[in-house]
Amino acid sequence: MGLFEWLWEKVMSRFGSGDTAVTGNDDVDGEVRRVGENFKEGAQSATPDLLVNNLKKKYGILPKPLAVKGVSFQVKPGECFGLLGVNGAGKTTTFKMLTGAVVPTHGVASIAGYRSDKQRSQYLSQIGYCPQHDALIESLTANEVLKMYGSLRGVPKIQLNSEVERWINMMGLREYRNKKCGMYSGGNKRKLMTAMALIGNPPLVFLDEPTSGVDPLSRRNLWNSLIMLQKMGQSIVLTSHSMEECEALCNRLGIMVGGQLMCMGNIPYLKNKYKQGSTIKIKLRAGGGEETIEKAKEKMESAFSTIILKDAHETFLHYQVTDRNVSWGYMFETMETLKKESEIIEDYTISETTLEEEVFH
Ligand SMILES: Nc1ncnc2c1ncn2[C@@H]1O[C@H](COP(=O)(O)OP(=O)(O)OP(=O)(O)O)[C@@H](O)[C@H]1O
Repeated sequence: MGLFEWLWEKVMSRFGSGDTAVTGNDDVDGEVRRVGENFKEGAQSATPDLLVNNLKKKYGILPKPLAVKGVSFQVKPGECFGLLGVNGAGKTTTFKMLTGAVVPTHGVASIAGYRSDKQRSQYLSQIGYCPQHDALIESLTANEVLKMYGSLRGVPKIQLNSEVERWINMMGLREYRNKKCGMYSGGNKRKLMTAMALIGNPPLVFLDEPTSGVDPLSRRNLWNSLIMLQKMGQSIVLTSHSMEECEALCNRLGIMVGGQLMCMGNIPYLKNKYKQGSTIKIKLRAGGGEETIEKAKEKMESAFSTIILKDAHETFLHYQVTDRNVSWGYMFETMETLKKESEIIEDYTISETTLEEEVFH
């Protein structure tokens, strides 16, 4: 089960189908109210807050459901906001509306008080954007592309070479800097796209799956750079399929379902809200075969009423205790008794189920 499927299941079990109105959802309602209060027409501010006010999008003229059904949220300076959702939830459409690639059917956004509709060029000048699909001029080298983007972003001529150098090094593109980017691997294209979004330090950066296909070392380097930029006050809006990436970077997550934002919060908050209890991993004595596994399963099922078998093979069982009220004391006591009495359990561990485990295992 992937991250989005997991979140989808949790959110749907709480809020019903994607067509359900957001009414009654405290997580989102509070934020929507704040955006409404903060959204003052024409009020410029020194801080590059992103305010997104009731954005909707309907594609084409045929009677089809809205792709985005009224999304509102706020991103503060130095904040990294993660937008999550299953395929088709409306994330890319939301990104496209916020970056001026498609015109919203309804609603408006503002950055530092510049409105996306009435002050379009000032609004867009605050933004860096790494779209989901690479959009490169394939006959140019990384050096040339970054010089072009740096110039467009207003990096002074005297600093341009050092700024390009900085991003080439940060993204690990040294070796390829003078090669045409059409020849790059998928991962290197993503790195260059991300550098294009970040060069010149725009106050707000939209990154649509920036590290898909990027090798682990470069991904770490990029995360470190993004954390550094956040500390300097740059804001980031991100979509990702990696829970690890969200945990490393995002201060808050918003979960989109069927074109609507269903809940928002930081990872500990969401985890606490949707968490499923504890994890018990058991190492069985070797050589017992299928019989030992079945015996262990029987004992676990009679000891715990709310338990789900997540994985089982040869000498290993992985359980999730879904009832959050089962105490650590009870679990340890029970497992110790089973270990002593059954003589088939060699060892075990009990831990709080991590978000990563819930999502990916
Ligand atoms: N250009 C378009 N014309 C018509 N419908 C579209 C268009 N782009 C997206 N849609 C529809 O809008 C809905 C939202 O799509 P969107 O691409 O925004 O979702 P997403 O959450 O970004 O998904 P993914 O993770 O697959 O990119 C989907 O039902 C999709 O089919």
